[in-house]
Amino acid sequence: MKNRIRRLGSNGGRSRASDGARPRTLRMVSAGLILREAEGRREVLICQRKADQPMALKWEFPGGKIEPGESAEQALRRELNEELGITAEIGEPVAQVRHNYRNGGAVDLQFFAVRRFEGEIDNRIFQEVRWSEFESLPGYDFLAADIGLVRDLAEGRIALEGGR
Ligand SMILES: Nc1nc2c([nH]c(=O)n2[C@H]2C[C@H](O)[C@@H](COP(=O)(O)OP(=O)(O)OP(=O)(O)O)O2)c(=O)[nH]1
Repeated sequence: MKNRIRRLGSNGGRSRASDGARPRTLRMVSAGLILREAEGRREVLICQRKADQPMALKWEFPGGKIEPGESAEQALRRELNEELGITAEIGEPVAQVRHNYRNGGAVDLQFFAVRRFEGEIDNRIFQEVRWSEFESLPGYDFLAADIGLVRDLAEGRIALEGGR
């Protein structure tokens, strides 16, 4: 299946604060859309941040910051192992989003499909992890940068085949 990398709206990485004197640090992040097909329904794994983290209790896709010398795919493999205890095969890029958070932090997010992994999902750092059907995603309180992608997935604007 062909999938173009989509640059999604979000706030395009623009904000008034970026015109000011304080330089923003741009965090390069990769995140996984871990897919499974259950009884003919396509589901994706979503994760809730802990109460003591910044942006507490918001939902997100598992992943994290790309360290120097890592590719986005390598970073995601490492993060999925650290956060969920799985060894994942990173699939195609699905979307890229630039977003400026109000607290001054800017993120550049690359999302990849993940259809195969070894090991059982083990929640190591999140409040909760859950499989969600695409249509149900907008009912979760997602991080602001993810909202455009969540809507596109729910409305079928991004075609993604399920996983194992
Ligand atoms: N993993 C992940 N991060 C996301 C998503 N959407 C989104 O805005 N982010 C942001 C939240 C964080 O600022 C950053 C990911 O950083 P991280 O996972 O390494 O660390 P963190 O949440 O503790 O953030 P930080 O305080 O260390 O900056 O990307 C998403 O769907 N998944």
